[in-house]
Amino acid sequence: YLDTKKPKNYPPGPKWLPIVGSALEVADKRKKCRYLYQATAEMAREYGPVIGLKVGKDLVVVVYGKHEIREFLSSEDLAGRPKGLFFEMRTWGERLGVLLTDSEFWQEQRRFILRQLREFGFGRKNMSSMIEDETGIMVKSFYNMLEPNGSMTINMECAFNIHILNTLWMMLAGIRYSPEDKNLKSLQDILGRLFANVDMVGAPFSQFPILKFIAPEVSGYKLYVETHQQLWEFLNEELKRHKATWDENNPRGFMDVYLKILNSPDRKSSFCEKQLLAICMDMFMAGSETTSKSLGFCFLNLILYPDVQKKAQQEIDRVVGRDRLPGLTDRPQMPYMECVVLETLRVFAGRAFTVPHRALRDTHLSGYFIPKDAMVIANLHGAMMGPDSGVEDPEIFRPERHMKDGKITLADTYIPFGFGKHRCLGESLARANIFLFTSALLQHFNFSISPGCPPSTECIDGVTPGPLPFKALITPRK
Ligand code: HEM
Repeated sequence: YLDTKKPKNYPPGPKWLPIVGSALEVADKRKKCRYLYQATAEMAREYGPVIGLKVGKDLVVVVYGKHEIREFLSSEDLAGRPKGLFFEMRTWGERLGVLLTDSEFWQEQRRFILRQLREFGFGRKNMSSMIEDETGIMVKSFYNMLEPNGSMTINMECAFNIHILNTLWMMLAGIRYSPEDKNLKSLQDILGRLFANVDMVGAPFSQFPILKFIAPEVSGYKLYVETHQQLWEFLNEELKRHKATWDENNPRGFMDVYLKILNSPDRKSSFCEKQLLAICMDMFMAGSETTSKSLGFCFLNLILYPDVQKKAQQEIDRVVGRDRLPGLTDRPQMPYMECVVLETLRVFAGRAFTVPHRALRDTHLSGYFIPKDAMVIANLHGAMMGPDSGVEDPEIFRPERHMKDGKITLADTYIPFGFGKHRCLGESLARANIFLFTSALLQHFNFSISPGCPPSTECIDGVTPGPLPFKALITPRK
């Protein structure tokens, strides 16, 4: 805590003060720039593309430059996950005996999850028809909400939450809830409180663990632990029900496929019930807010850019028509809608950070020394929206930028899902959800600015950026 001497050749950054390290300067810049991603972008202008910080007792390196991000995510030495208090959730899992960090265990589990996801069909129904069903239910619920005058004004930034939760829960447990279901409400409530309580640089108790003991309420620690316990218990109850009704020949979702492994005599030692629960927790944490906030950004931009909306609707009408809902098999014929999805992911992830990594051993990044156990994180703004990203007018929502000579072409700086050993596991689910939810709603409705309520283009700073609450006027298409 008191050490203010930087290791030799540590990446440049603000001065370290005793106890707080560089936390005050980060907080100050964040206040001035309003967003953490902007604060670290400003530091990159001042100190260079790799910034060396110390927050409380932790060494934290933020990577901003596009080449440096690529080098970082390709590095085997930097492929660990934070152990200590920074990533409290995993620590909490570890206390329960779950090893979800950087160990071989995670790579073994990861391969298994990927295989199941890739096959896209471990539920009773395969994944695409499951999302297509949810899309139909969502469109119906929009029609049901219309006012007697035939239109409605609703808060768009949260319109997708329950449908996203349902697709995740269908995939994990094979369960779909009605919007009124008390279990769904409780799940939503737990996740909402969990996200409100965590921050990208960790909750204050992460850097100053003493706060956990002297100020458990104020530091947020108590709420943090309670919400994790509630989510764990929620999942554990479901696991018990799954075990009681398990049928080897009729897997309902990921839990059942995993139970099959647990029941087989030659299972590997990393497979256990706690591990299964920890994976389900990770999937909820990583998959719910990211997708629903991306959809929030998508619809914010569709009402701010009516031409984009019109072009997408023309493509939907031409390829799908009005008699059936869009499906995933329509995707290859709908390049414009695909570009809307790609652009949505750019404006979302371009304001986000990767999940934190940890240096597994003393190593180097872009010539700088990174000590073992330092936490390393990339600000994806640098690659996807920053001055050396090569992206023209990065603040403008322009799906056409991903199209070259009639073909979808992605820049090598386009990395909304990261890459390397920890590349996002939910990419195909997230892309399918955004594509289907958006195209089904555009097929049926027009979205515009609600008179007197122009939406703000400012966003919420946090673990995952999101649009500020905004209203959309929704009218059925003639
Ligand atoms: C718009 C949606 C999403 C975006 C932009 C996104 C982005 C990312 C990024 C940038 C990472 C970190 C890569 C790294 O640290 O190197 C990540 C990791 C991860 N994501 Fe996603 N994600 C999304 C949706 C999802 C969904 C729907 C799921 C689950 C079904 C999911 C599951 C995960 C998991 C489990 C990891 C950790 C992988 C590992 O550590 O090996 N994500 N995601």
